[in-house]
Order: sequence, then C-alpha cells, then structure tokens
Amino acid sequence: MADAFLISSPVNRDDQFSGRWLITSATIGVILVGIWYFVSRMVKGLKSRGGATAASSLPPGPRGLPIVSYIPFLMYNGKNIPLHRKFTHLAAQYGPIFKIRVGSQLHVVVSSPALAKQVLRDNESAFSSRNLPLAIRVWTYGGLDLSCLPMSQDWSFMRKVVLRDVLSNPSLDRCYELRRREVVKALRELVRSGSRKPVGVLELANKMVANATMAMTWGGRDDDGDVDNEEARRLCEEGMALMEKPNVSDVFPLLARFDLQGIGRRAAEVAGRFDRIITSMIQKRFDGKGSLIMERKEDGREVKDLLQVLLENRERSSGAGSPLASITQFKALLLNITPGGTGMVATVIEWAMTELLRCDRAMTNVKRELDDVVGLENLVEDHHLKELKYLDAVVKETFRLHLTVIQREAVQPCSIGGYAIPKKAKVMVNAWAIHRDPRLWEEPTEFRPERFLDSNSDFVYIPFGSGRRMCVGVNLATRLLKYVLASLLHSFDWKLPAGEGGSTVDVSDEFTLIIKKKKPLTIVPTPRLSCPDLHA
Ligand code: HEM
Repeated sequence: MADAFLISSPVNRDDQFSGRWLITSATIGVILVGIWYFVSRMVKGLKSRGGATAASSLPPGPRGLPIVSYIPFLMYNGKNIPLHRKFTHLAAQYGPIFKIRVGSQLHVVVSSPALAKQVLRDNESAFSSRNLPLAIRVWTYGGLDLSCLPMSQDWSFMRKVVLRDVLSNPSLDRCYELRRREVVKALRELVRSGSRKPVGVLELANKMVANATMAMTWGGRDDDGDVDNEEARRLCEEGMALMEKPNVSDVFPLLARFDLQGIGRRAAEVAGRFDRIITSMIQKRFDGKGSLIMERKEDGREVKDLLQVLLENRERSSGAGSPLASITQFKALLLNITPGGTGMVATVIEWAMTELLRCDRAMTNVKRELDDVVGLENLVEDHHLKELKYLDAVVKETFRLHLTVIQREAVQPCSIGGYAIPKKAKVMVNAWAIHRDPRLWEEPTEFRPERFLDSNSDFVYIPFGSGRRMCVGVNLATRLLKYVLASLLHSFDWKLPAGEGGSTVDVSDEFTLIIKKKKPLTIVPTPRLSCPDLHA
C-alpha cells in the first residue's frame, strides 16, 4: 500500500527519480575514479620501471623566459657556474632526466647510468645523430666527417676503415717511431731550455700531442719538411677555439644565415687554409714525390704513416663504391685523425698533472712504478705502457673526474625513463655527474687512482661514450696520452712555483666543448734521469 501511494504521488515520483539519478551518478563517478586510479597507477609503474611506452609527457624542468628561453639562466647564473655543474644542480632539483629550452631547441639532460644506457645503447638508433656547432660543420666540409654524418652505409664503411685499418693497434705500432721522434724532441728542448723556468702544461702538452699526431698522420715521407706543421697546428688551434665559442646561430638556427658573430665566416677561412695544406700533401702522394720511410733504422721494423694506410685502403676499395673515392670525403676522414682529439688529449694531460701535484701519494706511486719498469737510465717506450698499471689507473681516474657531457640528437620520437623525447631534441648524457655520483662512487670527489686497479664499471664509467657511435679514437687517445704523460713524469720532477703548495692548486673548471681547467697550470721542471743525453 505504502508503495502504491508513493508511486501514485507526483512529488514522490520526482524524489524517486532524483534518488536513482544520484545512485547512477555515484556509480559512474566511482567507476571513473576507479579507471583514473588504475590508469595513473599503471603509467606511474611504467615510468618508474623506465619502460619504453609511448609516453606523452615531456620530462620535468625549469621554465624559461619567452624567446630567450633558459639561456639567461645558463649564462648569467649569479655565480658563473659552468654548464656541467649547472646541469648537476638541476638534476638534484628535477631528477635524473629533465628538460630545458635553449633558444628554439629542446634539450634533455640525463644523469644516471640506467638512463645513459637507454640513450646510448638500448635506443641507439633513435639517438644516432649529433647536432654539432656550425663551426664544426664548416670545418668538416659541411658535416662529412665521422662525428657529424648520420648513421648510414657511408658512415659505417668509414668507421670500419678507421677502426680496423687506420687506428688499430698494429697500425699504431707501425707509426710509433714517428710519434716517438716528436716526443723525444720536445723533451730534449725542455732539458736544453734549462730547469727552474715555469712551463705552461697545457701549451706544452698541446704542442707535443699535435706534433706527434701530425707526424703519425703524414710524417712518413722523407720530404715531410715541406709541410709547415707549425702553421697546421696553429690553424687547428684557431679552428678549435671557434668551435668552442658559443654561437647564436647554433641556438637559433633560423638566424644561422646571418652569421651574426662572424664565427661561420672565420671558421671557413681557417678551414680553407688548413684544406690547402692537406690537399697539397695528398697531391704529393698521388704524384709519388719523396720516398716513404718504410723501415726503422735500428731494428728494421716497418714504419708507415696513417695517410699512407688510408690511401692504400682507398686504392683497394675504390672499385667497390667506397665513399672514400670522393676526395672531399677522404679529406673529411683525415680530419678526424688530425685535429680530432688533439685538444682533448692535451687537456686530460693537464688535469692529470694537476691532480698528481695535489696528491703526493699518487705522485710517489706513479714515479716509483716508472723507475721500476723503465729505470732512470732509459726513456719511456711504447712497450713499457702495458706494464704501467698505476699510470693506467691515474689516467682512468683523471677521465672520471674531468670528463664530459656526451651529446646526441633524437632522429625519431622516443621515450626515455617514461618521458616523451620528441624528434630533433638534443639529448645530453651528463657523464661528469655520473662519474661523481656519491651513490656510485666512494668519496667521489677524491683523486684515488687505486679504485681502478681492480674494478670494472659498465655504464657507471663512460669517458668515451658507448654503443655504435662510441669514440673511434680510444686506442690512439689512450696510447698517446699515456706515452706523453709517462715521458713527462719520468724525465722531469715537476714542482709548483715557489710559494705555492699542492693543496692550493686551482681546480676550477669551465665548459666549452670539453671540460677545461679555468686557470692554466704552470709548473717548474727539473731533469731527473741519470743521463740527460738520453734525449739527444
Ligand atoms: C682523451 C681523448 C678523447 C676523449 C675523452 C674522447 C671522447 C669522445 C666521446 C665521449 C665521443 C662521443 C661518443 C658517443 O657519442 O657515445 C667521441 C666521439 C668521437 N671521437 Fe673521441 N675522444 C678522445 C679522443 C679522440 C681522438 C684522438 C680521436 C681521433 C683520432 C677521436 C675521434 C672521435 C670521433 C671520430 C668520434 C665520433 C664517432 C662517431 O660518431 O661515429 N677522439 N669521443
């Protein structure tokens, strides 16, 4: 009865309708909230696992200003903090993956081994390109060298030629005599210039490494005196300085055609002069002038420079559609060897000397090892390097502390750490931060070569990058670096100028293309070998 009454009453019918409506809405609401909760949990789970989903949100990051984006905060950040340190501070705030806008470009910075692996290895095809400064592209005939070319058949062919033939261990053995001559010549000049005079370590190392590299590259002919190596070295240094300069054209590509700072024009001038040097050298080889020094006088071992190796390879493969058939492409590849890593190797030598001067224990250990393995009556030779385990650890520890930010560009959209990385984004792996992360390294800011005597750390340690675009110069760089550093440490005792103590050595740094010492290291050498005539 009561029910019939309720049904027949219009007022009660409305009440009943609104009651049902409420129940239905509440049910739909609960279902929607449930779906939202389920989906958000799922996305969160995938993000935390770093799953490669089709993520839709960009990484977090600081906001910039209209048009000028984040540039003012990077350039004028109050304390003039260099870029690699600024990135490390931002990672502490936003996490191991964050984004910033620099001009019209999106930059994504990653600072953990897991994310570095996702960029450099797991998704290496997506991050296979580099967006390098305009001055580098000008210097490399419009981006024809190995570091600029996108991953392609030509790139893969040339990389194989370099790794298998040109910079392989047997090839570096064959040009040892050429680099040795330059290193011994520099040591001799230093002995003759008299001790107790302060020497700029970077300048000295640059000269030794550049002369040794040029000798290895094209010094294997008896008419190599025709080539003005001093001019070639100066041009490489000028070229490097232009590549390191911040350029508006790089951050606002639309303005590139105006070349507002004139960097492109100056790079073209310097590259043009350097091109004339290498063209004339290659021409001489084609003309067959001068004879190749094919034997070491002392033991009859074969000597062959890298240009010769490259030319022989070109001749062998020219019928097979080799990209090296193009003389411009050939010269671009030659550039990878010549100025390629010279500056980088010299910079690491300066950092190693700096750290050794600040750490008596490491300096004593490295000298003791040199005395045991090489002896005071001998000069360091290439064959000693394998036995110099502590020196090897010193070099590795220097790489750990003072390198580097690895740059790649996304050639297709991808997801990293659960975030969307759009095509054309510039992705930077802050290896400097990974190499100093207290969760990965004990006493991370301490110079302790001993940590490398018995350890092997995969993505925790990446001074030469990783994957198919990893540095092709690893062999040459490490052999030359150890040879020059060991020779300097073995032939001389190095002291700070009067009044300066080890703990006062300045270690402030700056970010250019590489991480450099802000204040050059100047120290005083004293010859220490029992017979200084060894350098004669
Ligand atoms: C201390 C010395 C050096 C260091 C620390 C160093 C480091 C690096 C790094 C981090 C990369 C990027 C790798 C990546 O993207 O995963 C690279 C690429 C490269 N390096 Fe080095 N490098 C050094 C010396 C050299 C030398 C001496 C040469 C030449 C003989 C050289 C030639 C190259 C080339 C051609 C590439 C580009 C490879 C490609 O994209 O396929 N490097 N290097």
